[in-house]
Amino acid sequence: MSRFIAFPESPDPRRLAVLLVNLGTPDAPDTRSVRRYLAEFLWDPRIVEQPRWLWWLVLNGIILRIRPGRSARAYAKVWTAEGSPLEVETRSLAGRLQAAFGERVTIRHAMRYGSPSIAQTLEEMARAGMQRLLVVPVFPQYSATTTASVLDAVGAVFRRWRRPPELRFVSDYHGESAHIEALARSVERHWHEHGRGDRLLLSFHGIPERYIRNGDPYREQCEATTAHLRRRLGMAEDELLLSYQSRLGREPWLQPYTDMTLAGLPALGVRTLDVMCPGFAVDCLETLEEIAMEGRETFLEAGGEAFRYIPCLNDNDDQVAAIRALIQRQCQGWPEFSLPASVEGSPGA
Ligand SMILES: C=CC1=C(C)c2cc3[nH]c(cc4nc(cc5[nH]c(cc1n2)c(C)c5CCC(=O)O)C(CCC(=O)O)=C4C)c(C)c3C=C
Ligand SMILES: [Fe+2]
Ligand SMILES: [Fe+2]
Repeated sequence: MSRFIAFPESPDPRRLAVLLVNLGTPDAPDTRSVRRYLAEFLWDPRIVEQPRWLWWLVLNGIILRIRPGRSARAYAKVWTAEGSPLEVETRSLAGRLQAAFGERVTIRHAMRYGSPSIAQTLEEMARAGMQRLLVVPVFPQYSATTTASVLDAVGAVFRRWRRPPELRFVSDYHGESAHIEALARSVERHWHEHGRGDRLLLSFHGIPERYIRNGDPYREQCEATTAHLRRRLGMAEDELLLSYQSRLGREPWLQPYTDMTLAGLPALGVRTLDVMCPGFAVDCLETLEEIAMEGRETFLEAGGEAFRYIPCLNDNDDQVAAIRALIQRQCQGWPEFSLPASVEGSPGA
């Protein structure tokens, strides 16, 4: 027995592989499954930077006793016949990209926490003959809490392999022109259908403010995405607003907070509000429940008249085109990509 895993030659090797990675989601919207998911997620030192002993006590003594039941009830509100929206949409996005690239590339998806796991998916790809791998965390803005955590997980898998693939890794795509274009077109379609609200609010997932002070570029990148979109849509400074959602715990997180912003806007004369969550590639608990349900209630109870949620890009054509362009650019120079690229459209197009 060797301590390192080696995979047998595949008869029909699929050499070039792309792995889309999203955050992960429970297997079912019940307390047990949510507790298992949260235990893995919240024990990641990239997510919660506290002394381990202290966090172990808080996590096991308080959080994992209270939160799983509460979160399970929230998950139940958005769960679909096919499963968790995050998993359903991520899988569909990977499937559409596979169709766009055809045989020369294998496109799979995995979750940082829960299933399908990064370890199991990479092993399946290795058995299919993978020699080169591009990892695409589907977090448009880099954060150590998400992107670097995916890198940790991929590294942990390859530590056990005798011959890991040649590896490339996407850090972020917060300012990619095709990505901004996809977001802008989604807003324009929404305006075309529903008319234009008094304001457009962009709500990004928050992180503790302390992480930014310690060097995380996440806030800069959220602000940059916002500025790109504002320019592309020709909006004034005060027409397009930015806020941060999903705060957990007592320490200050990035501000302004989405819930307080929603509660305060009606008093400033904002009657109709369009809301989009560009930090999430696909819809999930945080967008469908926290924003489209809870956020709507907050805004309407504060005196707002219409709250219009704009869905995430999910598996729409513009998102497929944007991620496809990203993959094409990242794979430049790899043999499978020096073949006639014109068949698939020019690289970066
Ligand atoms: C405790 C700290 C958390 C940090 C830091 C954090 C960063 C972060 N998260 C996302 C994206 C998602 N988060 C989602 C759910 C979620 N996030 C936290 C906590 C932190 N996130 C918790 C506890 C949960 C679970 C739900 C709950 O109990 O409230 C999701 C949705 C998952 C789903 O199943 O639908 C996403 C996506 C980003 C992008 C980010 C940092 C930039
Ligand atoms: Fe989160
Ligand atoms: Fe939340």
